[in-house]
Amino acid sequence: MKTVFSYAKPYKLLIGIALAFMLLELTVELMQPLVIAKIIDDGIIAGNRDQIIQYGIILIALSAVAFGAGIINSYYAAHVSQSFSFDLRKALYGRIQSFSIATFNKFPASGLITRLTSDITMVQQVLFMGLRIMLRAPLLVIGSMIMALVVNAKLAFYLVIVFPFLLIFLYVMVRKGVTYFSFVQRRLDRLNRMIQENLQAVRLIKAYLRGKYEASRFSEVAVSLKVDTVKAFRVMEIILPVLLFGMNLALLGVIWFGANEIRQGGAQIGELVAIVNYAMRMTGAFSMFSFIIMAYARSKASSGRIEEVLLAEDVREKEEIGEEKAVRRGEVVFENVSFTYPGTSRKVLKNVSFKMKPNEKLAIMGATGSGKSSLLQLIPRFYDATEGTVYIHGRDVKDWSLRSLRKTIGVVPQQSLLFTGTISDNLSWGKEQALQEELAGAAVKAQIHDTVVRFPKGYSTRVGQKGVNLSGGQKQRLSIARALVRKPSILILDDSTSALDVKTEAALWEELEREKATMLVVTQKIRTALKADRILLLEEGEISAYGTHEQLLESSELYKQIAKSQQEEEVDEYV
Ligand SMILES: Nc1ncnc2c1ncn2[C@@H]1O[C@H](COP(=O)(O)OP(=O)(O)OP(=O)(O)O)[C@@H](O)[C@H]1O
Repeated sequence: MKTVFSYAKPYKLLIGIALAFMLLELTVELMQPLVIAKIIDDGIIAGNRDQIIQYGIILIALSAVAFGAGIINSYYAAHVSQSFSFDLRKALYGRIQSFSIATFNKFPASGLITRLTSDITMVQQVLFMGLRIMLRAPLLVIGSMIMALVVNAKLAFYLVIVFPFLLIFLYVMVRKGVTYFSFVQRRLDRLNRMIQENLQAVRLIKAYLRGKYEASRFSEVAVSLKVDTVKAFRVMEIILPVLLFGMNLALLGVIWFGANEIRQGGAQIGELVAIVNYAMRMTGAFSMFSFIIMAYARSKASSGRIEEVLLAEDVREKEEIGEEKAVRRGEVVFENVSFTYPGTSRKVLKNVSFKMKPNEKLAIMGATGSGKSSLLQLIPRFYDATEGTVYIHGRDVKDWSLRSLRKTIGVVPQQSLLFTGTISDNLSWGKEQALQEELAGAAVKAQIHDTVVRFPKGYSTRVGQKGVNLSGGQKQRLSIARALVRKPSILILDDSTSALDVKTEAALWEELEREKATMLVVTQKIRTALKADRILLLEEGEISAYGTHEQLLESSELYKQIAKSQQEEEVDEYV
């Protein structure tokens, strides 16, 4: 909880003010029974009307002060807790954004969403309660007990003996609560994950008529959330009756013993009334305990989950290197690179070595699962090579700061991802200050400009969530244009032209060939590979052939087979 609540540090002064007013409210509240006792003993029983009026005015004044202090305390508690949760959410979001892909993959997206929403709300509530009642309730219990002892130690004895039992009981309940509520948050994660997955796959679910099946899976998860939540609340529900029972027993002892004392002259009626009043206040404070424990237990579970993300170990990024040093030379060199995904034991790349000069175009081919995407991921350092070295712009990739490195690289992933917003917003996403001409220029090269201008709203056409209102080929070409807007010196295309027709693809390659960028292009098509300077053929993570089309036809039986099979499908002659 320490790391999470360190985000409240900037609000130390405001927290101080809130606590000061809470203490004022508490002090005033503790004085009230004393004044009531005075009204009874010195006013009513002594028959002194002036004393009744005088203490009555003091009582009203004290109530007014308690009221004012309570409002000011609430104001600051709300202000601090909202600002704290805003800062924490921002920090957590920033941390997630800064994660390497390896670290990002450790947390399911749904778990991160739960942390950013409900977990932060939980700790925000506990901070608010902390400033409002969390300290006030125990202080009220302790203060009431001290005051009761001051008023009449004999009468207060029964309150004192019940106290340690209640404390032990509370301690046990807190521990149980923390465990149960961490289960609840985990169940919530699972539910969120399921909702997210289902909503994304809604077309597939309809096409496969799996609606009922998915609904029953959903209700299974929802039921387990309900069961665990009920369990956690059951623990919490026991707290209040047990506390009230203990306090009522103590109160009974005070009244029984107090009546005897008054008869024997050992206590005054006002004193008994004051102690009963303190006991009632203690009971009231104890009744707040069940809420406090519940909030504490939930927030402990939640803050643990938030800290898991905040303190997660990640790829150590180099200190920022000056932009002037980030020379965009464009060489890409792999030297004996092997790679194993974190948490697995199988090498998906084995001893891969090749060199690319600036502006060279490399086609990467290979069967599905042969390691093509994995190889590309090492260039912008989504992952680090397990063995060997990747050199970019003539320097070990680990010696670049991630920012300097990624600024020079354009990535077009296998699955085109667009964001909700206009086409212009999407194109300028990687370069915010890009001019409209730059966007249109990139769109022309990516063969999407003509399509965009035919839309009634042109570049202002809104793209739906994940680009639902665009075809697969349109999305691919927009993704390529988005990468081109950044004018990268290294361009990575991971099978990003698969949805294009032959004519459009040929026109696109003509443009890309002229582009001043080193290009690594994953493709399954010989037609595309022919446009590259060299071809790299991967087989189960190893380079099985490397060279020009002609060299590969000579040296690689596998390449020859691929070329032959594609030639049979098409009219071109590759072999
Ligand atoms: N995040 C991951 N964690 C563990 N293993 C992975 C991960 N991603 C891919 N792999 C494994 O690495 C191997 C290579 O996958 P990769 O995606 O690089 O292949 P590919 O050649 O690009 O395939 P495709 O043509 O189907 O995209 C596969 O066996 C795959 O199961």
